[in-house]
Amino acid sequence: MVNACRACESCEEGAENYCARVVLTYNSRDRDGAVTRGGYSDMVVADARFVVRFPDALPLDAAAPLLCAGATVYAPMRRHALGAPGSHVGVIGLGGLGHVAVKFARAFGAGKVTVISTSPAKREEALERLGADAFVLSTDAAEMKAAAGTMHGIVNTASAAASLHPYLALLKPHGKMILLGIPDKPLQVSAFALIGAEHGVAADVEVIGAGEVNAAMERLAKGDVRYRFVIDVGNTLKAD
Ligand SMILES: NC(=O)C1=CN([C@@H]2O[C@H](COP(=O)(O)OP(=O)(O)OC[C@H]3O[C@@H](n4cnc5c(N)ncnc54)[C@H](OP(=O)(O)O)[C@@H]3O)[C@@H](O)[C@H]2O)C=CC1
Ligand SMILES: O=C/C=C/c1ccc(O)c(O)c1
Repeated sequence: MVNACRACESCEEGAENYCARVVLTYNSRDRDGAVTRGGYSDMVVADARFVVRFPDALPLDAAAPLLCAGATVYAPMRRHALGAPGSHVGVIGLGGLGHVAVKFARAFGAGKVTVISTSPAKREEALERLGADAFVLSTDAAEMKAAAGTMHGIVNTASAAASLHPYLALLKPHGKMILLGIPDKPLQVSAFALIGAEHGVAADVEVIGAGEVNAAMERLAKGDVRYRFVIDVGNTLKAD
């Protein structure tokens, strides 16, 4: 972004990207009415607040994608502590966003970084070049099963609307999945896939036999149950 109003609530809390008058670097209308052309311009006018100096050690070409792909993965990883020291973080999709997510997770001190990919050919790239600790081929049921329930967090950069359920199964209880991909089709997720039983929370129930159902229904109508009737069908059948 190159400008914002600098007066609204979002601007005051340093979230100028949410400013209603934000001027984006690319394809936005600037204050003078001109259309911004981002990296296609040979010169850009920007408010000093939105200009950062790159350290000399960082090559400009390799740093350029950090301003989109880099910021996109860095901000939520930091906000939700993905890749915190010692933690196990998964990265779905080894592309523009995913490969930087692996690098950030490494830099944050994650205990284990696992790339989850649809492409078998990326195994060596992930492990040898990017320094991931593990590679899971998402189409391989055995590999997915072995990794189930092991990850504190997952950065999901998949660009297509693949089902989330096999990936959700990789999370530990209370694990977090950050969705960054923008697939062209809607994502669907079953609420059941999000339910865990970690704390052993169970309901208070009154167990009844099948023969007591009618009486239970009458009590239900009066709100007279603490808090659920459970019909013990198995034992009722045995007794019969
Ligand atoms: N939220 C934001 O602000 C931003 C979002 N994006 C979005 O993030 C997504 C990723 O961007 P980018 O990394 O540049 O794209 P890339 O094409 O470089 O990488 C996307 C990766 O997604 C994986 N993938 C593709 N199809 C599927 C599938 N059917 N199931 C599972 N994984 C799949 C592939 O990885 P593999 O081969 O390893 O499976 C692929 O390399 C895009 O949707 C993009 O529009 C991008 C920038 C900013
Ligand atoms: O708000 C900014 C979004 C940027 C963005 C979205 C999708 C995509 O593929 C990008 O490369 C950038």
